[in-house]
Amino acid sequence: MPISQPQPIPAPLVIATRESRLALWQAEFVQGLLQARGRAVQLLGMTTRGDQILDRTLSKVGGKGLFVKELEQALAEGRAHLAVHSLKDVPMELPEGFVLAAVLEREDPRDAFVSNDYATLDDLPPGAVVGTSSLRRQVLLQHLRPDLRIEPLRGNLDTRLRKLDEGQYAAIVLATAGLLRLKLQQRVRMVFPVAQMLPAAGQGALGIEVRSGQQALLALLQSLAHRPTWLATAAERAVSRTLGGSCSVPLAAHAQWSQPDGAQAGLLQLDAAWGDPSGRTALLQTCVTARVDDLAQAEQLGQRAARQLLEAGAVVAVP
Ligand SMILES: NCc1[nH]cc(CCC(=O)O)c1CC(=O)O
Repeated sequence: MPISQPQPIPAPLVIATRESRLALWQAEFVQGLLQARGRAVQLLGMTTRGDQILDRTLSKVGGKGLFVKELEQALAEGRAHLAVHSLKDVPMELPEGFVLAAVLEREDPRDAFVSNDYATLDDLPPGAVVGTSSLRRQVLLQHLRPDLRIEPLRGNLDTRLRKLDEGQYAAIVLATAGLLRLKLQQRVRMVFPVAQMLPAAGQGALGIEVRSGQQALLALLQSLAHRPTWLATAAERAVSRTLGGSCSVPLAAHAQWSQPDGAQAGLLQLDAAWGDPSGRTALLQTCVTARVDDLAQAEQLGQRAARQLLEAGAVVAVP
């Protein structure tokens, strides 16, 4: 019997990606990183259920998994070898047989205020209509400005901006990261401080998913990872995981290092907020800090924040 050989890295490597402009940008970004390491890389574009269903709020049609299932199917069938996702859209628990191979350096994690007529949230007239389909953004916006009317807004970035330009909304709120990546930064009127609009877990970061058990491929992809981002987002995602987070619960989690790029010597500060989906109780917020040197410590920090929210009255969501 021959001893088992390590699986070679496929050539070309195929990246499964959604076909929105942002998803393609992200896949091409990873393609470029891998090509710079001497790999041949192709893209496999696909449409997901999340891209097709545009008339309903995500929380009502099955949540985050919607954007990744078809890509996982391509991985399972060997039609692609890796999938590039916005980490924010990746479910807290991956299905059996899949792993997060790497998390890349984060773009600006904050939310952006986008409007043609108003420079800041404070400038909006009483009762103005603001577009967002994120329950997190809805709850945080109402917390800042109880008078505003929040209306659903779905679709990819270009669609959302078009709906703003058509005059359906006085303003919309989007992730700054997506706008920067598509060179739409001139659309940003104001970036919300995290203390005002706490970002979603993983916002602004990219995650690379693969089938488990491929050591050589995993090692290659881990060489692209950004450790400070990976640890910070692991803490954020642990908050969501512990609270059964999904699109149907307004949940925010954002971790930052006390020193820039200080993964070695650094303290990680994790802010988290939980909103009652029924809107009956006020927004709950917590902040915890710890030295974090590895993924296990990052997850412990996230669990600690989640426990504090639970003690304050948060309820674990049942899927
Ligand atoms: N939910 C859709 C989604 N997933 C990732 C981003 C933006 C980029 C990112 O957060 O990395 C967006 C758009 C938005 O929230 O405005």
